[in-house]
Amino acid sequence: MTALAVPGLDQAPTNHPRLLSWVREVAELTTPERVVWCDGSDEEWQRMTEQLVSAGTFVPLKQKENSFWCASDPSDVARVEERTFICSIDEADSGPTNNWMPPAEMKSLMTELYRGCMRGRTMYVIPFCMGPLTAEKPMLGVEITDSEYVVVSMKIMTRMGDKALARFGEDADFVPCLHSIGAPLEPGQQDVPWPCNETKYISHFPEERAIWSFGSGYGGNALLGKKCYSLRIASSIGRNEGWMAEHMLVLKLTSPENKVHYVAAAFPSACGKTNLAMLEPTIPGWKVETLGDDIAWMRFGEDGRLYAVNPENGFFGVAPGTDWKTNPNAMRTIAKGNSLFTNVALTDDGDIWWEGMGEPPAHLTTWKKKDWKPGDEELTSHPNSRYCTPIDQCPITAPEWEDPQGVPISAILFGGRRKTTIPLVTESRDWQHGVFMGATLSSETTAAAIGQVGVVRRDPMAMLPFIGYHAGDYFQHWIDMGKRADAAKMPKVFYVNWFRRDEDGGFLWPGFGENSRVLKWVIERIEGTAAANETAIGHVPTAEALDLDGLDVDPADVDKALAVHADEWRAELPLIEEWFAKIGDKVPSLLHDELAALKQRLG
Ligand SMILES: O=C(O)CSc1cccnc1C(=O)O
Ligand SMILES: [Mn+2]
Repeated sequence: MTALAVPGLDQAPTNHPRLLSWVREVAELTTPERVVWCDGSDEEWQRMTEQLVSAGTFVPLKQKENSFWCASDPSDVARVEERTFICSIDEADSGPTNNWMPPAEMKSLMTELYRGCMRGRTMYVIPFCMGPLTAEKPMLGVEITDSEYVVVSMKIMTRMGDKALARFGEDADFVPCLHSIGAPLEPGQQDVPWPCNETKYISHFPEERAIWSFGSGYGGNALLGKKCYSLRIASSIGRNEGWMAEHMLVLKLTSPENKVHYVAAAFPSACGKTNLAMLEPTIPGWKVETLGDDIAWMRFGEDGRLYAVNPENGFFGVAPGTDWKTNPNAMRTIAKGNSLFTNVALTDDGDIWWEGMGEPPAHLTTWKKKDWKPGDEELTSHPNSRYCTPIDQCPITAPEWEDPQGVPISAILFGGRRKTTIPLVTESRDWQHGVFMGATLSSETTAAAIGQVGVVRRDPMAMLPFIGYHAGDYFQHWIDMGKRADAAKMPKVFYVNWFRRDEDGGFLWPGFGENSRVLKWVIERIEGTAAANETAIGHVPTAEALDLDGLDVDPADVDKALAVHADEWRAELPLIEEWFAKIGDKVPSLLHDELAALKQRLG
């Protein structure tokens, strides 16, 4: 093979032989103009953001320091689940909830897509670490990409550059993440602000722990440390090594008596994880601090409890609906600058705006770069538009958020967006019943993924798009984790639903900061001081057991929010049976037992 004299290729700041040979191999395949090894410096950020401004991709914000507005191509706005593949060697290991192709076939197909795809562009090499750099066994990755947007986003979302490379030495294992927007530039060709390719593949090879992504420049399709690495590949590693990679927020809850508990919560995309992670309690004396809003890695500590670490370094939150009322801490975080805003609206005075931010200004530039004035039909911002901002800017980030040991989890909440049936909060009867709750979690779909919105679908542990292997094996892994510990040390499991509505379609529960009342009941259940009704579906608080002091809500609505209607649950049974049938024979028999027991309890 001819030696490739691509500028930068031989300026590698590492002697890691496997890394060097992989980078050379990719450069020879994709034929970039140059190779740049990213160092994660502020100078690099400055250079890259200036380049993105010159390319018309970024608009610097006058009202937020060191922050930028960006609009993607309207065809590239969310995760593309139907183009996302788990290419395990054996199709059975990918399972019925994932797309699969034989790994060799996928690699052959994608190799031809990558051939020459970086012509006229720069190939960036981004060493990164998911989780604290001080971890005894840092979880390392390298993303090769031709997208400057990815480079600057990875600086916020991961620990990247020289500080990550320092943990590589010459033989550390790393997850190779190959990404291209798939838009080669011919000599003299004018680039576009958001280059991408209508052909998209987001492929995972779990046995070799590798990720290949082509054609999309957006979010979870392109920032490969997030969903691809920290959930799909990590969930497969965790299953093999005895830990868990979950789609969960982690928050720290301190009671008026200064008792601290850590809570993890798994809600499907765009169902309020970030708002809960940054909650401002409405009940006096209670305090919430955040450790993360989207991903939790949980391992057993020496004391037998499950400890959670957030592998991310930033928030990539849904913008619409975020404002000073719904999430003041998110607003305070982005107000500090150093943030990227994708597919939101731009104000005339150089700030951002999106739906839910109160009264709009007299004129806006929409995410589609059109003029907009109040009353116009068109949305100013895409429903999956995102802010990307550093965790350490959040005023309520817990000091221990980077502790490599993690924090001990007292409670796991599963939550969905359901108009009916699911009560405000239900405590599971035990770990196994909690796994059943998680495995049968249902929610109305959102804009975080391409497809119809508002359709109720099963979203087990809120991980449906992110399980890196057979869902039945994933359920078994959850059960097995419970068997490895003393039951008293496992987190208690709860099922919450902030979104139940009355017969007129109005919300029965105010949500937002008032959800602190539910967290209080959760903690009191853990401490054995709160009452509950024993129902067919689990322990549900009596309305008296919830602290409603000072809450301006009709008590009848709270009763409706907590109600367990046997007929609605009997209607769920065939849907759960259908869901288990779709997963197939690998559904653990213990979950079938839980379904049978629920059926019996419902009469
Ligand atoms: O990747 C995207 O562009 C949207 S999806 C996403 C982004 C951040 C956090 N979570 C999600 C998700 O879909 O769960
Ligand atoms: Mn998510």
